[in-house]
Amino acid sequence: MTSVPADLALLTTEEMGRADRLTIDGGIPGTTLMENAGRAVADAILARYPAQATLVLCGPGNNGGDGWVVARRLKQAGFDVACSALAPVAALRGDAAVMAARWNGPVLPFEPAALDGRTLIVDALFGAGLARDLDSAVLRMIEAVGEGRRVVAVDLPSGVNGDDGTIRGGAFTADLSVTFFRAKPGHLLYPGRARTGQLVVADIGISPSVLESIDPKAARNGPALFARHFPVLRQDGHKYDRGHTVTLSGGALHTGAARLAARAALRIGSGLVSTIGDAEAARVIAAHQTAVMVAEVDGPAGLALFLSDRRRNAAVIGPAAGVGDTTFAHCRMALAAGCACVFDADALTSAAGRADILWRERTADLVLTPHDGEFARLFPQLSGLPSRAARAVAAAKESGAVVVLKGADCCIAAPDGRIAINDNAPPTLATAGSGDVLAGMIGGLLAQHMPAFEAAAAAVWLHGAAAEGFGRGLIAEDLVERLPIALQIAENHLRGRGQAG
Ligand SMILES: NC(=O)C1=CN([C@@H]2O[C@H](COP(=O)(O)OP(=O)(O)OC[C@H]3O[C@@H](n4cnc5c(N)ncnc54)[C@H](OP(=O)(O)O)[C@@H]3O)[C@@H](O)[C@H]2O)[C@@H](O)CC1
Ligand SMILES: Nc1ncnc2c1ncn2[C@@H]1O[C@H](COP(=O)(O)OP(=O)(O)O)[C@@H](O)[C@H]1O
Ligand SMILES: [K+]
Repeated sequence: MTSVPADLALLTTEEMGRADRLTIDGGIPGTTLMENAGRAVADAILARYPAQATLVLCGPGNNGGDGWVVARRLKQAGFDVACSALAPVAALRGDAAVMAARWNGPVLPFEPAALDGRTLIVDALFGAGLARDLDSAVLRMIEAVGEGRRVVAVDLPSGVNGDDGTIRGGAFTADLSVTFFRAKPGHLLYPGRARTGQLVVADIGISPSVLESIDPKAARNGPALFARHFPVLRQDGHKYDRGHTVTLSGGALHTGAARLAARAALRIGSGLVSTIGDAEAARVIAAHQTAVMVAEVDGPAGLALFLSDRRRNAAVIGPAAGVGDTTFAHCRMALAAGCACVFDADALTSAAGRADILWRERTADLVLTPHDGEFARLFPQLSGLPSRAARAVAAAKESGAVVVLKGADCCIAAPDGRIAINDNAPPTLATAGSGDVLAGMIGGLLAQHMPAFEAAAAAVWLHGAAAEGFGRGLIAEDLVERLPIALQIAENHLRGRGQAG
């Protein structure tokens, strides 16, 4: 068993190198892998684009080696192909030299003039071996390619760091990237994701069994990641089996966020849900809620009493709660009560500068759901790390909590180093209240006894699935009402894998 499902694993460049070596040690020659890789790229091109004048840019390493294969195969398929080599062909070594020697077409100097009349550019300059910022010759070439030509990247757009999606000095913007065996974190993390275009992951003959010894920690988020822990509906079940989520409201003028979270918790299957607030807030909430229960709860002591009923097993604290000592005290009370907690929004800001108290007092599952601003306040010393994934992993290790670092490339990290990168969320999710809905969804899954990492990953994926296909005009309320559709989509995925409950 690997830490993350083999199908969803993402490999760092170092892990991909190990996969490569294990395969070669297992008896498959490197030239076979390279031929398979080049063929996969050529096939992806042939399936998408008509024959046209093509330039293959070949780098000094094995990424360039793949490029020579792509050139040969496109030429065989009737494309007009030239190559342009960054390093002298005579200086190539190993498998790349073998493949360069099998190319019998033109090799043009590595200058922008090589682009003249060519509409399709195959970027085989650097892939996993990118070791430093691009130099001026490559940057000039990227600029000359401009926006009028299609770029197909071999493995990764050159300049994108496969481990974290950062850009080393500059990078191609690809229409299509074809990578091998498994994708890399840099394909899914911004800004690399914006440079990757459509991503194809090709089988080149590396056996998934190599993953056993590599044991990757990163995965693309998807139903297979949370399938095993997804709540199963028992025929003879009753609502208390499905947990009781509590969402804490702000004052009378700020009840909407907790109400959204509550309805999302109910929709995602929490058996009971209560929204609680002070006397004035409770009256406002009562005017809006039907299936969600309402209770008047005054201050941290009231919260402690309310949560002392152990059936109330998950709490969502923070949405529109107000920043300050009271919210911080509410967080401490919820931790002391021993229920699973989601701390979002104002709970996170209220903890800035004193969060270590919460980490020490954590008794049960805890999920933190910061956006970038909240993250910078809560973990100022980590906010300079280069990628969302690195920041999320470091914060999870520091806090002992599961961290959902929200944004277009939302990352879910566990204290043991597992990280899921989400890629199903449309930009329509950037709308007021959508984070409140997500917090409620996580709370609702925790109430149903899902472990924190899987609950957070499932909620993030379902949140994206609920938004997908709706198009413009999506508001947070719509997300909640579309949760049944998202749950159905997840169930169809799981049923396809024989894992539906
Ligand atoms: N793993 C697999 O299973 C398979 C992998 N395959 C393919 O191999 C690729 C990895 O190959 P790779 O390791 O040779 O690295 P690659 O990306 O060609 O770059 C290294 C070269 O670039 C140079 N260099 C680096 N940065 C530079 C810069 N900024 N500016 C200038 N130069 C720079 C570096 O020079 P050095 O640092 O040594 O001076 C070295 O010469 C992988 O992406 C995939 O396409 C497939 O064939 C099939 C199976
Ligand atoms: N460009 C985007 N693409 C996909 N998802 C996004 C994008 N921007 C934001 N999101 C998601 O939308 C939600 C916004 O949450 P948050 O920032 O807390 O908003 P609010 O506080 O208004 O509820 C998060 O789940 C985040 O991951
Ligand atoms: K490349």
